[in-house]
Amino acid sequence: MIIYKQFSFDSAHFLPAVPLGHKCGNMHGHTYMLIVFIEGQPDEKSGWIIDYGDLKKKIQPVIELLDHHLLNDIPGLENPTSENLSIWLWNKIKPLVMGLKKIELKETPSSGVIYEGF
Ligand SMILES: Nc1nc2c(c(=O)[nH]1)N=C([C@H](O)[C@H](O)COP(=O)(O)OP(=O)(O)OP(=O)(O)O)CN2
Ligand SMILES: [Zn+2]
Repeated sequence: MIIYKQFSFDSAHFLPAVPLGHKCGNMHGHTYMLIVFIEGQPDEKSGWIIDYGDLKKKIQPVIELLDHHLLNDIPGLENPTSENLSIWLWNKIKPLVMGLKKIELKETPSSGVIYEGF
């Protein structure tokens, strides 16, 4: 069984590796949506895999590192594409929660990435 919890954060970024004139070379902002998927079996007594509230408590500090920041300033996010940001998020979240299955990161309502680690 897989449960999930959704988070959002507002961040600015620019993409330093795009060709000259590409719109994403200019600084701009996104309201990112992150969905964290946890795989496990419900505990017999509690009936849940992990309390959604506990999941939030563990992951929200990672979100705070990104919210209302310029992503390019954050170590490891010098080129903050969705792809690189999803890897960065995975590496931060993985040690915090058991059973991390995948993450989905939406940069805009129409664009995003699904990452299952490696
Ligand atoms: N593979 C990737 N492509 C692009 C990334 C990325 O991280 N990975 N990022 C961008 C820009 O950050 C851009 O802000 C988002 O791109 P885009 O989806 O084109 O944004 P729009 O709002 O213009 O999308 P529409 O739905 O077409 O209006 C660019 N590419
Ligand atoms: Zn962007």
